[in-house]
Amino acid sequence: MTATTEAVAAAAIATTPVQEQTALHPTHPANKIMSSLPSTPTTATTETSQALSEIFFVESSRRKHSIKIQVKLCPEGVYLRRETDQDDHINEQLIRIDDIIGSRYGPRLKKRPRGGLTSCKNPSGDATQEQEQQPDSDNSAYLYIYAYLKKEKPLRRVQTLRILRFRSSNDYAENLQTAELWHRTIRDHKQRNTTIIDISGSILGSGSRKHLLILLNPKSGSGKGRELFQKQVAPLLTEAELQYDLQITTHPHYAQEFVRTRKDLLERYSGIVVASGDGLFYEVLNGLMERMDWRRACHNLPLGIIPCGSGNGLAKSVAHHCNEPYEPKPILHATLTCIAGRSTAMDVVRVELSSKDKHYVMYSFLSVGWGLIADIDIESERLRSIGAQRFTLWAIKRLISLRTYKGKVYYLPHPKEEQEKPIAAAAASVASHQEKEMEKEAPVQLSVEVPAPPSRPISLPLNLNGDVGSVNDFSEFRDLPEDFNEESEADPDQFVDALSLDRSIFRQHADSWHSAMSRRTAFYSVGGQSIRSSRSRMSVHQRIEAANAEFAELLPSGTIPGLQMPLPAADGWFCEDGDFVMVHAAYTTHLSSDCYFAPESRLNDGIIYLVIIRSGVGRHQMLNFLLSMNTGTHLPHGDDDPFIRVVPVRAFRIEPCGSDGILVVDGERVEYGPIQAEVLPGLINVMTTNGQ
Ligand SMILES: Nc1ncnc2c1ncn2[C@@H]1O[C@H](COP(=O)(O)OP(=O)(O)OP(=O)(O)O)[C@@H](O)[C@H]1O
Repeated sequence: MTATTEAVAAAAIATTPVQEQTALHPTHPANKIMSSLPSTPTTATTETSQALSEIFFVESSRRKHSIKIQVKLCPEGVYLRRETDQDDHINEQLIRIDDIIGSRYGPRLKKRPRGGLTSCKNPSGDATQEQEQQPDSDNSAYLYIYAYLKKEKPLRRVQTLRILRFRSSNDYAENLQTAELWHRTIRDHKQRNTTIIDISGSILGSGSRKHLLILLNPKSGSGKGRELFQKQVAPLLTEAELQYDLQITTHPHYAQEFVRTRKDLLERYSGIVVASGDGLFYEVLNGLMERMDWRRACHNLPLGIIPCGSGNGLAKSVAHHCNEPYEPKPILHATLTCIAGRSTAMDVVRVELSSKDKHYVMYSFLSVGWGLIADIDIESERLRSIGAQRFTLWAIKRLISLRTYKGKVYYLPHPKEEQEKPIAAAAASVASHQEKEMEKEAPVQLSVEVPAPPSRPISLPLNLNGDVGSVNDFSEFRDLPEDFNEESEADPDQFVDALSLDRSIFRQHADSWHSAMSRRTAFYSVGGQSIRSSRSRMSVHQRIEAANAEFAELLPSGTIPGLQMPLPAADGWFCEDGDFVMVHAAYTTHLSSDCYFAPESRLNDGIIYLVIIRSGVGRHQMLNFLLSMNTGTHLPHGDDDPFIRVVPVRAFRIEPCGSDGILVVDGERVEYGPIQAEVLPGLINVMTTNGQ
C-alpha cells in the first residue's frame, strides 16, 4: 500500500483527554515547529529513523465540519496540527518523545479506552459507512500512543492517549503494516533517546531490551503492595512494553539473598526496581555489594524505587532530583521514572559499626541517626496503629523530657566546605556565640533539665591518638601483620571461602577486610591466617600486593582508618566532645516523603550533611525545628546558631558513651556503639527521568 494523503483519508484520530491542545493563530510562532519538519507523507518508508507524516480526519456528529489533523512522527515526538474547514483556527501540540511511554498496534481494543474513538470522514467529506460497522467487520488497524505529559504549576503528569486509525486499504493486513511501522518508529525514537553511553563506551539503561527485575514486598506500608502493583504499576509496564520478572519477597532478607546469589543478574536484567519501602531498597543495595561482581553490578544495573512503603524517603528524593511530581500519585509518578530508561549516579555511604566483639560493614543510601529523631522514629513504633500521628505524639513526649547523649563526634569536612569556610574559624565563632547565648537560654535549660553546653570550643583538630589537641604528623605504617609467617601453610580453599562474600564470613572477618583497605595498613589477613601458596614463585611482597589488588576489586576501598583506629589529624579530622540532643547525617534531600531534611543535598554531590544539635538548645527551638522539617526550613543559615549546625562532610564517626541509646541506619535500628561512615561518591545508578 502506498500511503498518500488521500489514502489516509480513512484514518481517524481520537484523543483522551483533549485538554492538551492550545488554540493557536496561523501566524503563531509555534506553527514554525510544523514547517520545519519534513513535509511529505512518508508512511510507506521502511526506514524508521525518518519522520512519518499523514493527514487524519475527525468526524463528530455534533460538528458541521470535519476536522483535519496533520500528524508527524519525528525523533522529537508526535506533532499534531489541527485545522478546521474554515482554516482560520489552528491548534497545535507536540507530544515529546520523553513523555510517550509506548504504543500498541492491532485491531480495536475490545475495552474502549476512556474517551473512545472518534469516527472519521474521508477528505471529500462523505460520511463513511464503516463507522457504523461492528468491530468484527472493521478492517482498520489502530495505533494507541500512551503519553504522560509533564505540566508545571502545579507540577503534574497528565495521562494522554492518542489513537490513530489506519484504514486506507480494504485489507486489514495492509493497514496493520502501516500501524506497525508507526509503532516501530516510536519505539526506535524512544530507544535512541534513552540509550545512555557512559564514558567507558558501555550502554546503560533501557536502550537494551533486557528484562527488569521487580522485587515487591507484600508486607510493606499498609500491606497492599500486591494490589497497588496490579492496579497502578503493571498497566504502565504493559503500555511501555517492558518485559519484567516479578519477585515477591516472602521474608526479610529474601531480596538481599536473591540479588546476591542470582548468577545471571547482569545478563538477564537491565535494572532492578524495588516496589516497596526504603527497607527493601537497603536489602537490594547490600545484596549487590556482597556480590563478587559488585562493581559491574552497581555500574550496569540502575536501581529504581516505586514507593509502597511508609517512609519512602528515596522515592521522594529521586522525584525531587528530577523535578518530577510525587503526590498525589506517587506510585504512578515513580513508575514513570522507572520506565523512562535513564539513570543518574548516586552516592552510597559505607557504614562501619562495632558492638561488643562484633564488627559490621553495611552500605547506606539515606541517613545515619543518633539521638532525638532516631528515638522518635524507633520508640513510636509501639503506636504504629495510629498511623503517621505517632511521630507527632512521640515528638511532643520527647520534647517535654528532652534527652541528651554524651559522646564524641568526629568529622572530615567536605573539601568544598573547607575552601569556602575554614572549619576551625567556624568552630571558634560557634563557641563565642555559644557563650553569649548560654546566658539567654539559661532559664529554659533549667526547666528542661538538660546539661549546660560545654564552655570550650567544640570543634578542634585531632592529634595522633585521636585526642583533641595540637596537630601532629601521622607517619605510622605497617605493611605486614606482626604474626605474619612466611612458612605457614594455609588451605587455598580458605582463601576462596573468604572471597566468596558469604555474609557470615564477611562479618566475622570484617576487621581484616577493612584493615586491608585502610590507608594505615596494607596487609591481607583472614581470621589471623596469612595466605600463601607453596607453588607460587611470587615474593611475599608481590603476593601481598596481589591480594590487596584483589581486595580492592572485591569491596569499595574506604579512605578513612578503620573504626578501631585513631583518626589522623593530618587528614583534617575535627572532633566535638560533649552532650548532644542529636546527630543526624543525611545524604538525600528527603528522609521520608514529608521530611525535607537536607535541602542542599544532591544525589551525587559526594557530601554527607551532618546536622549536630548540642545540649542546651531550647525546647521551643527544637519544636520549631521538628515542625519545619517538612518544608526544609528547619536548618539555620550560616553559623549563627550556637546549638544547631549543619556541616557538609565526607566522613564522620560517632562514639557514644554508655550503652543506652538508639542508632539508626536508613531508618532501621542497628546495634548501639561506635559507628563511622564515609561517602562513596556516585557508586550506584538510580533510575531518573533526566539522566543528570
Ligand atoms: N515478605 C515479607 N514479610 C515480612 N517482612 C518482609 C518481607 N519482605 C521484606 N520484608 C522486610 O520488611 C522490611 C520493611 O520493608 P519496607 O521498607 O519495604 O517497608 P516499610 O518499612 O513499610 O517502608 P519504609 O522503609 O519506607 O518505612 C524490610 O526491611 C524487609 O527486610
